[in-house]
Amino acid sequence: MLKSTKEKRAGIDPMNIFARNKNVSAPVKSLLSVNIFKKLPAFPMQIELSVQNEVLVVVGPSGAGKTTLLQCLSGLQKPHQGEIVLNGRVLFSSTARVNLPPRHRNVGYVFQDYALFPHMTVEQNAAYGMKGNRRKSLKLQEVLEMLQIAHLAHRYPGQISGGERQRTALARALLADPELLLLDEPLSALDYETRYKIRKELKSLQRHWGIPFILVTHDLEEAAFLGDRVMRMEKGRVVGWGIPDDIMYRHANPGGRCPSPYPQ
Ligand SMILES: Nc1ncnc2c1ncn2[C@@H]1O[C@H](COP(=O)(O)OP(=O)(O)OP(=O)(O)O)[C@@H](O)[C@H]1O
Repeated sequence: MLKSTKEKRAGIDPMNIFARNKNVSAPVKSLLSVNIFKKLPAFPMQIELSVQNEVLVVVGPSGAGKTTLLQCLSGLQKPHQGEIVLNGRVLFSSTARVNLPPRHRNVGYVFQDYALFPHMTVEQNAAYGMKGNRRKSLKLQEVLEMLQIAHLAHRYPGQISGGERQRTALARALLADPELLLLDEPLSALDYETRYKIRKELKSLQRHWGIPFILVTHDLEEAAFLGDRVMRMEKGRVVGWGIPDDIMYRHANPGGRCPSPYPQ
């Protein structure tokens, strides 16, 4: 059924330049809702946010709390107060005294250094954490092929490139059938060409998998490319949505001269 213009407008965050520029339909039910408070040594972190079936990119200066946010969502750190709900399941609630351990959250986490087991092959690393089911080997094969690492199945992490290690880490995260995937600067260790290639793959992967991705990056062009929405954090708070117009200009005009350089 067609949505009215009013309904369509209701689905657009006016601060979100990406949504503003797209034909966005009315909002679907929020998959992840977060409202947490955590005291950090330098400042208190307070985040309220909801994420749908989309790529949410988190940007912000070093020490802003981006990794802490991901770790609170994955269960590696505990907020002092608040609530985290994923697809109706309470992962954390200070009032209900719920704090599910990481293995019960069904949240995938791809770390900056990929954290692969060096003594396991690509295939063993990817299958680690897969839930036992009859289609296990079929699915493993399918994902390795989708990420173009099937031919490396029997190699060890020390025998493959950075981009291939990155894909192995992604395969491992996806094969655990997560309901939410967290990616902490997943492309930062890669060369420009591989980064460019994998960021395209990441975007289509999210569409194919149909779960929310939350990705932290320092690269604003990467944020512009990957993000359905871009959230900016500073000192533990959300200070804005979207990214500066000149970055958007560069994104839309690769190689073009930017009228006003972004002061960073
Ligand atoms: N293990 C720790 N012990 C004490 N303070 C910490 C610890 N880890 C992080 N912090 C502090 O918490 C705050 C948020 O750190 P966090 O790593 O989440 O920032 P970030 O935005 O991910 O930074 P970066 O972009 O540099 O990775 C910072 O002030 C940091 O100094």
